[in-house]
Amino acid sequence: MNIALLGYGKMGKIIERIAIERGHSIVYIKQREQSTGNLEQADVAIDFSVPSIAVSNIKEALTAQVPVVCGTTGWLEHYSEVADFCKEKDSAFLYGSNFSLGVNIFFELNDYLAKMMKNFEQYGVSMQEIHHTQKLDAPSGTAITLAEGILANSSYESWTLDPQATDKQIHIDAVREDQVPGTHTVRYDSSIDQIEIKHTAHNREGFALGAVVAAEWLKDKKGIFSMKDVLNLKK
Ligand SMILES: NC(=O)C1=CN([C@@H]2O[C@H](COP(=O)(O)OP(=O)(O)OC[C@H]3O[C@@H](n4cnc5c(N)ncnc54)[C@H](OP(=O)(O)O)[C@@H]3O)[C@@H](O)[C@H]2O)C=CC1
Ligand SMILES: O=C(O)C1=N[C@H](C(=O)O)C[C@H](O)C1
Repeated sequence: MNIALLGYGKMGKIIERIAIERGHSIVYIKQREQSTGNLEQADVAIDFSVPSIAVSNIKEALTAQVPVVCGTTGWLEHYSEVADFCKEKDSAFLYGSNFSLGVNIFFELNDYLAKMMKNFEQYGVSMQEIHHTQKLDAPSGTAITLAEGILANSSYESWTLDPQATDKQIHIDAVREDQVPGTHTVRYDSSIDQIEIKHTAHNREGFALGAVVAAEWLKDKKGIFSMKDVLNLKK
């Protein structure tokens, strides 16, 4: 399979290595200042760039009839615009706030726990995400997906970064620490005890492998998809 890399930073470079190990070829690399190769030759594009450029990267690839796997976070206010654009181009698009298998299992666990906790209002929920200091967006895309999972399965109404969250808001504490690849905790606290679920990424390998697996899955498909489709987790 021929792959275009849109963004060639920490993630782009690991994805390149894993893609080549799995027998694929990198035919196009787009960086901030330059691009090499030919986008039109790609069977699929993988975008791990920056929030401000992701939407135009995605549209450029879809216009060239190249399906896009996007791992870039922090641009979700434009998600429906991108989905509509993809449908208009009759192409394929898959966004994942987190491509690691472990986090996608954690998403399911989070949904299940939220459903269970809905009946026990003595517990209040809060979240914490910890990432490296170069991260541009807060809260993390993964934290937003976790919060959306709780919102869909509880009587909470929104999430907030504000520590003065109301009873109807899920507080997300976004912590930045040097070198941390990504740690997410969901906590249910009462005056009696605490229940916590936590995912810790030891490195970026799982994110990159998941993105390549998603690209292998998306090639030749049309439509809007998520990692739930790739991992067959849809109920
Ligand atoms: N979904 C998931 O599983 C994961 C998502 N992410 C997300 O992926 C994104 C990238 O992460 P990461 O690789 O760690 O970040 P990096 O900062 O290491 O890499 C981003 C790259 O994008 C480049 N870039 C900047 N402008 C453009 C442009 N106009 N066109 C193409 N590339 C451009 C940057 O170039 P320059 O160096 O010149 O600035 C840089 O090389 C982030 O949004 C992050 O949150 C990260 C890990 C996992
Ligand atoms: O920026 C990162 O590094 C990461 N970003 C993603 C996110 O925002 O959730 C996924 C992972 O946690 C690493």
